[in-house]
Amino acid sequence: MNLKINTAKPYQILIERGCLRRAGEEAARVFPGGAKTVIVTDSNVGPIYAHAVASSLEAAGFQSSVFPFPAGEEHKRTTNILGMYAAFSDRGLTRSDFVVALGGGVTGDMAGFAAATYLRGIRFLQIPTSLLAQIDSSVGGKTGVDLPQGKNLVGAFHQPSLVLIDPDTLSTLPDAFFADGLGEAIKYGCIRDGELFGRIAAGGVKDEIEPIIYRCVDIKREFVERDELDNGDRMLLNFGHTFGHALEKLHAYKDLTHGEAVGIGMVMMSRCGEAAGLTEPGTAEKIARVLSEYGMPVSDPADPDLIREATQVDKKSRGDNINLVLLRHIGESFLHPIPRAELGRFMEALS
Ligand SMILES: NC(=O)c1ccc[n+]([C@@H]2O[C@H](COP(=O)([O-])OP(=O)(O)OC[C@H]3O[C@@H](n4cnc5c(N)ncnc54)[C@H](O)[C@@H]3O)[C@@H](O)[C@H]2O)c1
Ligand SMILES: O=C(O)C(=O)C[C@@H](O)[C@H](O)[C@H](O)COP(=O)(O)O
Ligand SMILES: [Zn+2]
Repeated sequence: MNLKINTAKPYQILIERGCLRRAGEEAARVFPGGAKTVIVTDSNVGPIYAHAVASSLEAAGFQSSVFPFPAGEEHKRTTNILGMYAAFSDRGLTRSDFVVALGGGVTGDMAGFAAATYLRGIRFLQIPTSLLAQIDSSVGGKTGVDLPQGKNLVGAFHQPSLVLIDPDTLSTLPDAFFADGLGEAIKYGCIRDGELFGRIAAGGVKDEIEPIIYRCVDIKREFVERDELDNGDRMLLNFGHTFGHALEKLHAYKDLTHGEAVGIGMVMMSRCGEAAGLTEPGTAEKIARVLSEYGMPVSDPADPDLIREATQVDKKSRGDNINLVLLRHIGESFLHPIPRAELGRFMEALS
């Protein structure tokens, strides 16, 4: 399956079993001229897949080398970006060369950010290997790192030149991270497609994951094409993230993964929406039920006041207002701007 995304610089997204092993051939179409590349990957994914990707790139005439970093959200930080810059420089990357992001969303966000800023911007290829990265983070060009002050606070919009989604890589993904990725897939159902939500709620998605990957990517394509720089409709992709990102920060980016945090955030936001009479009653419960079916948490003991304080840095804020993402019902979402000063009252349903 092939999708084209019409951003300012359009690119292809290929969803095909085995395409990771053809990375060289695919890259040759997009980066003609035998460029050099550095494959950025983490300490879990590198040992499984870097050799196959490097061999394929070499066979297609690219000079490649691997830059590994320690796996985990707690390593999505500026120090690792400095390591990437050093590797790019040591290996002589120029503006006609490119970076490969091989791994989950942490790898894609960091390698993408390093590519966006090295030499003021070089091209990059996304090869996402986690479910979350295949359905969400590898597409759309949001790149960046976390700060102690908040999630993804430093970053850049930098679209990849090509995305190669190989569902075969999910065979080595730990089950907990498969469920974690489903957290974002459930989000797509919530904001845009009630049928997709129902399909995931019905269970057994592991054996029919390709159409789910395709549908999520296609929904993301639609929002990103309409609002590449996240000033309007694209903010709907952030459903569950206002409280989710706050929780990740409060957990110091450990113990609670992104998909889990977003899941809890969707339940919390829907509970607030229901209390305000804006969201159909029973919506939060429906979301919680699906998350529980896949073994995902649906609440967090953090103090609501601390959660509210941690939302100060939410990127959907504009001046004194914050844009909340709410559901009317499963399958339909809308932006609800409120003064920041009223967020505490809006969150009363959580106390
Ligand atoms: N840029 C975006 O639009 C966007 C969208 C959603 C999420 N994100 C970001 O993505 C990150 C979460 O992504 P993630 O859940 O992929 O985290 P991750 O990159 O940490 O990957 C999860 C775990 O799975 C391992 N892994 C990945 N693929 C594997 C495979 N095929 N086999 C074995 N192990 C594998 C990784 O090593 C890691 O331990 C967060 O930082 C989040 O902020 C970004
Ligand atoms: O692509 C988007 O836009 C999203 O909001 C997708 C989210 O799933 C993703 O977690 C994104 O990185 C969050 O962006 P942020 O701007 O809130 O940091
Ligand atoms: Zn997300």
